[in-house]
Amino acid sequence: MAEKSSAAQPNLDESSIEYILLGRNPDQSQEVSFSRNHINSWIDTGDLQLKHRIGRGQFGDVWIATRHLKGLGENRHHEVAVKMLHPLKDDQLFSFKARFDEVFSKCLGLTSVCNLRGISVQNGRVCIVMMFYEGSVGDKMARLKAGKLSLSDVLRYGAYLAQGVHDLHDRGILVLNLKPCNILLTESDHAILGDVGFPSLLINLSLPNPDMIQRLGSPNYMAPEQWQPSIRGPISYETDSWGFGCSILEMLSGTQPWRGRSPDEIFNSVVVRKERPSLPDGLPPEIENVLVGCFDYDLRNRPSMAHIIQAFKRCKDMGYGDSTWTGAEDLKSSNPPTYTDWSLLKDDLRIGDTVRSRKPKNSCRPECMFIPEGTIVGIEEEKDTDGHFFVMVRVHGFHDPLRAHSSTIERVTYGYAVGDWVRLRYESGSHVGILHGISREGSVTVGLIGMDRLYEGSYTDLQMSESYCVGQFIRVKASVSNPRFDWPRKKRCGGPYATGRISRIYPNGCLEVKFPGRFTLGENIAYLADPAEVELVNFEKCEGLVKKYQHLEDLHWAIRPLVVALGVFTALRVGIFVGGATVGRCSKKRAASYSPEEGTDQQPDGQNGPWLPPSMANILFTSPSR
Ligand SMILES: Nc1ncnc2c1ncn2[C@@H]1O[C@H](COP(=O)(O)OP(=O)(O)OP(=O)(O)O)[C@@H](O)[C@H]1O
Repeated sequence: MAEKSSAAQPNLDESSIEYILLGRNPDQSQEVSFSRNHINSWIDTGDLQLKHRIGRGQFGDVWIATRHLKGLGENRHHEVAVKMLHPLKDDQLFSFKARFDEVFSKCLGLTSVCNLRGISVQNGRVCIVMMFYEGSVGDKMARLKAGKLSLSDVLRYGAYLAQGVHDLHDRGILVLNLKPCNILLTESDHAILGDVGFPSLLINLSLPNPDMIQRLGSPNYMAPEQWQPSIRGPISYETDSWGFGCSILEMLSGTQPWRGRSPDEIFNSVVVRKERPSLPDGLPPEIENVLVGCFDYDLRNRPSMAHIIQAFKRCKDMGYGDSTWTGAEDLKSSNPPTYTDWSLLKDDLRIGDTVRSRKPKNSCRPECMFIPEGTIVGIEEEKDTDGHFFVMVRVHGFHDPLRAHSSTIERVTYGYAVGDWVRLRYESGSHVGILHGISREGSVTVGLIGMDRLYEGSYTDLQMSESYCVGQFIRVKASVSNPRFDWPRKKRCGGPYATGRISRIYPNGCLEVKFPGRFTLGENIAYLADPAEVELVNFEKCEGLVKKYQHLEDLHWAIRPLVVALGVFTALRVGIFVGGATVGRCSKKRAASYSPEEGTDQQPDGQNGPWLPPSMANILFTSPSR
C-alpha cells in the first residue's frame, strides 16, 4: 500500500494561507474567531515534511511525514500521519479552519480517538496532522487469509470503537465515516477512532473540481438519512450507529456491505428499497439484537452508542468467541432472539417527572390513555433484560400510586413529549416537524424538512401541530400553488391535487405518500410531502356522494373497474327483467339529462364522477371504510 511520491510545487504559499488564517482580510474578519496563539492548531508548512503516501480515501490521501519541533533548544522531530484533503477553494479555507479548530479543541484530552496534532498546508492542500499509529483494522483484515476477524477481536474492537464514538457524541461531534480503515490500532492493540468527523468539516464547502461529488460519508457505510439529510433526515447521533453496524459486519464477514455496487445502486438499495445489509449466522443474541437495531431505517429506533457499549462490553466479558468459550452450540440451538425497540429506552425517567401513557406507535389518537397525566413518585431498581423497569405514578383521582412499566409511559415536559408533531412559532413559512428531544430545562431538538441536522431551540419556539399517521389519506392544500415536492394531479392538465396515502413518516416529518388508487405496473412509486402543505382527506369529510365515491377510488385502483363492472351487470339484469322497451325509456331519460359536451363522467346533478346505479351507490356509501 505504501508508495513513494514527490511533493508537487505548492500553488498556495505559506504567507498567503497565514494571511487568510490570521484574519487580516477585512472582508472575512467576521468569520475569524480564532488566532494561531488562541488554539495553536496551526503547523507551519516548513515544519512538516511529507515522506510517502500510505493510503488514499474518498476525502484525500494519508501520508507519513516528519514534523520538526523548533524552539525547544534543539531541532527535534518525530513521525506523524497527515491526511491531505482534496483541494479546497482559497476562500473556503477560513470556514474550514474555523470548523477544524472547533473539533480540535473538543477532541483535546480524548484517549479513545485519534490524537490530532494540528493543521497545515502542503502543496496548496489542507493537511490534518495526527499521531502516527500502527495501522488500521482495515489493514489488519487485509493481511488475514480469510479477510475477517475473530469474534473475540470484533467484540474487543467494537467496544473500543463505540467508546470513541460515544466520547465524540458527548462533545457534540458526529463521525459520519465509520469503517474499518478509519479504526486505528495502537501498539497495545487497542482500537481508536481515526476519523473525527471529516465529512462534516468539508460539507457545503465548494471544491475547485466540479466533477467531485460531495458526500456526507462513504457510500457503502452510509445510513439512509445520510444521502439526503434535508429531505429524509436529519442526521443525528444514531446515524453513526448505522456506520458502526456496517463496520462490525465487515469485520465479522470480511466483506464490505454492498460490495461491488455503485453509489447509485447503493442509494437505490438503502434509501429507495429500504434494504439492510444481511447479518451472518451464529452471532451472540445480544450483538444480533444491537445490529438489527443499527440497521433500522428510522434513526430513532436505532440503539445509541451507550446501548452499544453495554452490549459489546457484556459479551466481551462473557468470553464470547474466546478459546475458552463453549457457547457456540448453545447459540445454534437458542431460540430466535426478540428484538429491542430502542426508541423506548431513550426517555430517561426520574422521580418528579410528569408522565402519560405512551400512544401506540403510529397512532394519532390520544384517547384510551391509561394514565392521561401523572407524576413519578418512585422508581424500582430492578431492570429487565431490555433495560426497562417499573415506576410508581401518582395520578389525580387515584388514592394509591399506579405501578407502570417504563416502556408504557413517556415524559411530558412543558406539555410536550418526544414524538409530538410541532410547528415553529416564529418562522415566516410554516415549519412543521417532529420533536426529538426536550430537556427538563426546556431546550428542544426538532426534526424539520430542509435542515440537515436537528433544529435546536427552546420549547417556547414551538406550538402543537396536527399529527399524521401511516395509512391516513392526504392531499396538498388547495392554497399551495407550488408544493415543495412534486405532487400528482387528478387530471393531466392542472386538475385538483390527487389524494394519496401516507406510507412512511421520516424523522423530520417528511411524509412518504403512495397513490393506491392509481394502477401502476410494478412498484407503486412513492412521492414526498411537506406536512405543512397537506391536509387530511377522510370519508366523513368528503361532501356529497360523488366526493365520497372519489375518495373510495383513491383507496384502491380496482374500485373504479369494479364499480363499472357492477354497473354493467346491474344494467343487464334490469334490462333482462324489465324488457327492452323499459330499458329504452330509461336510456332516453338518461340521455335527456346528459349532454355530450358535459363530458363522459358528468353526473345528472352536475357533479363529476362516473354514473352509479342507485343500488350500487347504496352499497358504497352506507358503510364508510374510514
Ligand atoms: N493516523 C494514522 N496512522 C497510521 N496510519 C494511518 C493513520 N490514518 C490513516 N492511516 C492509514 O491510511 C489508510 C487510509 O486511511 P484513510 O482515512 O485515508 O482511508 P479511508 O478511510 O479509506 O478514506 P476516507 O477517510 O477519506 O474516507 C488506513 O487504512 C491506515 O492504513
